[in-house]
Amino acid sequence: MSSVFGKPRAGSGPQSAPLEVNLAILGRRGAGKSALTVKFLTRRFISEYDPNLEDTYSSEETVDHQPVHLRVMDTADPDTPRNCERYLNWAHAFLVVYSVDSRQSFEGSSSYLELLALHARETQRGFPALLLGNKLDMAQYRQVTKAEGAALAGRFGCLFFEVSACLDFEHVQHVFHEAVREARRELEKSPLARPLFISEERALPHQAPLPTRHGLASCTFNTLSTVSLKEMPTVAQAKLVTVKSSRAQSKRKAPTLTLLKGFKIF
Ligand SMILES: Nc1nc2c(ncn2[C@@H]2O[C@H](COP(=O)(O)OP(=O)(O)OP(=O)(O)O)[C@@H](O)[C@H]2O)c(=O)[nH]1
Repeated sequence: MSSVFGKPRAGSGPQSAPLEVNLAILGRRGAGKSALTVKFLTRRFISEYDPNLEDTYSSEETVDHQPVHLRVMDTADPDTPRNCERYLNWAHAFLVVYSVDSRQSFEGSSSYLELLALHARETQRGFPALLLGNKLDMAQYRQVTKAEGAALAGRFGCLFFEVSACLDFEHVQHVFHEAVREARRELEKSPLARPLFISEERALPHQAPLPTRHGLASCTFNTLSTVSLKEMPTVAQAKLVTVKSSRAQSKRKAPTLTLLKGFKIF
């Protein structure tokens, strides 16, 4: 289907050079962003994460026979989007996650989609997004129907999936690969677009404040021409990623959870 905030275009054939794709995972606390990210990267479901940890991971993928160097930013906004430029000006595509058993997280996902739509208007660029209703395994406690999820996705013209971080890996992988396809379509339209890393946040006269409803007032946008930009930091290789879990610590003695996987982190 379409990219969300830009018009779609048919993908090209396989290429030998890896495609670089940055993907940001957005959503309210507890929606399952970390669980989905870790499931995709390790095929494992790990139940407890530090809600304040924000990490960017890197994985070599093959999507439609094309090698893809995929970076995934598992964001950790506090209660509402904050300092959004760190992902808005970095990502080629977004996964917006809510939990099907939480109406509050669904409303939060709507806020993120509005944020992306506003940013797309500000920058005149397409920002593919996919809406994910997570925790499908908890469907008996649903607060959000599938139809509501589909309707919200339809309002923003984005793809919609219901998933579960603790069920089958293939479905989660399919969703991440769909995000790569959406990003690839957008990159083909603007081949010169490069990922940028925003080094600082500063007040600028033309900044457009977000609507105050949905609690987005703290987020402001800078256009690419007016902020301090740096190249992405060098990616470091890592064989072991340790996820400290304060919630886990409170529940059990093990102080850390360890993800064994040969992927890279910044
Ligand atoms: N049953 C079920 N639980 C899930 C699923 N995904 C995540 N969880 C649980 O939901 C809780 C929150 O998951 P996280 O992955 O930490 O959510 P998050 O969106 O990263 O939240 P923050 O880290 O607070 O930003 C954890 O206890 C997870 O184990 C799922 O698909 N099914």
